[in-house]
Amino acid sequence: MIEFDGVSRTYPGSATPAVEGFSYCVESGSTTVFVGPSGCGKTTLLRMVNRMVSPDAGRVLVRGADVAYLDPVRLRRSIGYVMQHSGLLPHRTVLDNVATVAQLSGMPRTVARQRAVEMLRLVGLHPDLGRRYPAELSGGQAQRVGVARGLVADPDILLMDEPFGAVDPVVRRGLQEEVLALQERKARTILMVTHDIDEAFLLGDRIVLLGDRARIEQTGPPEEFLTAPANDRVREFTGAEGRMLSVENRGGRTLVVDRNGRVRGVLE
Ligand SMILES: Nc1ncnc2c1ncn2[C@@H]1O[C@H](COP(=O)(O)OP(=O)(O)OP(=O)(O)O)[C@@H](O)[C@H]1O
Repeated sequence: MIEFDGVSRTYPGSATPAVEGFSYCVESGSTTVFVGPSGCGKTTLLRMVNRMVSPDAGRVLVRGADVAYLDPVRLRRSIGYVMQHSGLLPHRTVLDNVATVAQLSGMPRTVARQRAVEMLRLVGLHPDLGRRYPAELSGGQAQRVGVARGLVADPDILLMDEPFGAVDPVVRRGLQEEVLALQERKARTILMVTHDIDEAFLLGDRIVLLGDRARIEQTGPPEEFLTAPANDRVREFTGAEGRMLSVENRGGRTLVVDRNGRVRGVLE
């Protein structure tokens, strides 16, 4: 579905590459999370998928085609993109922000507006909010609109760049649950980047833990990062040692348990 094949990227004026020789295949229908410290190249990788950044070497294949040979505008319209701080257009109403994306993908105006209302409902917003401007929304509401906009054209691929980075922990948790519910309704290929390992554990069924220059430290399902960390850097980043987290099976469910035996999460 999405394949990174030996991609590298050095930004102009920079002595060191942001991404160096990165290869990874994102499975169709998975929620794959690229997680790693600030500056390790996560956003650069994500933006290579929709050609907002071009690799200096290597290639990215989307649906089997090298994106370097695809029309960038058509490519971007075929992929949902949810960015940090929602990226809403300030002078357009919420409904317009969502409906425009649907219209650009070829839906007639009235159908696009109906669909936008449906999407606002789907992400837990009252359709009346559609008349407001982005500045009149809370941070959490704006992020929800960002998710609605990413999904309105019904893309089979959704890219999410730190989508909940700007909201407080309680709202963040609500939004995370929303994404899990959306993915249960219809499995898309979601590629998300975050620096928050807890978010990666909660949402990802595949995790790619990155170090400097997008070097892969470990890949696999979340539980493997706790049961079989590849090295000390993984241990340190997941905080598994400090929190003494371990995985236990209780009542048929795989639970993450802390040193006091308290359940900190469910892996499924
Ligand atoms: N447009 C740019 N021009 C020059 N350098 C850039 C540009 N974009 C990113 N970089 C540099 O490339 C490296 C990787 O950046 P990138 O944004 O991909 O990392 P990230 O892991 O997403 O970081 P964060 O979690 O802080 O968003 C960083 O050192 C960053 O400063």
